[in-house]
Amino acid sequence: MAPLLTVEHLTKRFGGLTAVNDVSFTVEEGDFLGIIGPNGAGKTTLFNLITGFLPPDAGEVRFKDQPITGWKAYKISRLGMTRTFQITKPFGHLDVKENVVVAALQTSSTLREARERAEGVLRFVGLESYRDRSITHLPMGLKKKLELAKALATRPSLLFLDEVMGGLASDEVQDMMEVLRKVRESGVTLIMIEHVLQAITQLSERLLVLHHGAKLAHGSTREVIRDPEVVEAYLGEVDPDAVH
Ligand SMILES: Nc1ncnc2c1ncn2[C@@H]1O[C@H](COP(=O)(O)OP(=O)(O)OP(=O)(O)O)[C@@H](O)[C@H]1O
Repeated sequence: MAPLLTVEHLTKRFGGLTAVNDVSFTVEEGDFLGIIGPNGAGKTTLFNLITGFLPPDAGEVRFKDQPITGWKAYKISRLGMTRTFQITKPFGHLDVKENVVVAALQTSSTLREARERAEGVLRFVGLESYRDRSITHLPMGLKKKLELAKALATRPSLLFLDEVMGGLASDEVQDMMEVLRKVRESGVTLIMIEHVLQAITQLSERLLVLHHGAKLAHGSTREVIRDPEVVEAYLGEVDPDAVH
């Protein structure tokens, strides 16, 4: 069977800077892939290229055995690939539940279906008691959960997470990790950019390391975090026992 996602020779230049340089990898259904690398390594740009938020200069993306290179994000989302954003972008004038309903509407045929789905997702991520709250003063941990809830409301089969742990306190990181384990158990394939190494090494079985836009390493988490080039470029000291 073909992989769920195939990325081949993906490249993006911004003027003289090659932000993503000839990156290829595949993801099988059920995988949990972590993407790590120093600031500016090209991780978010790679997400943008795959999920339709930026067109690549070269390379191809196939999802569910269909070429989707250059497709718009909304069309890709309807096919079952969704992403979260590093900087959360909720609608400030809508409450928590309404934000999730709007996201669910992208892939629902009726408002009723979108509302029901939103209720289910809010329960799933543990936001049901905040459903009627204004999002303006939500703490960061809940904003990140809302971002996740919005993505889940589109019913993705492949979900891209861009630093969902960023800015969270350690108890919030634990909480988010539990939710992500549940997402995974529900059958969603996950690709996650994260600087919180303890979280990403515990959750992901495989890691892709980007450095200066290019693939520095790709393999099992255990192997990659021991790779001397990866340690040199990014990791420094990581406790090898604290991994998946
Ligand atoms: N729209 C843009 N125009 C010009 N340069 C850009 C643009 N987007 C990203 N870049 C540059 O491309 C490079 C890769 O950026 P990107 O945000 O993908 O890195 P990253 O690995 O996600 O970084 P971080 O870990 O800090 O989020 C950086 O040098 C960045 O300044």
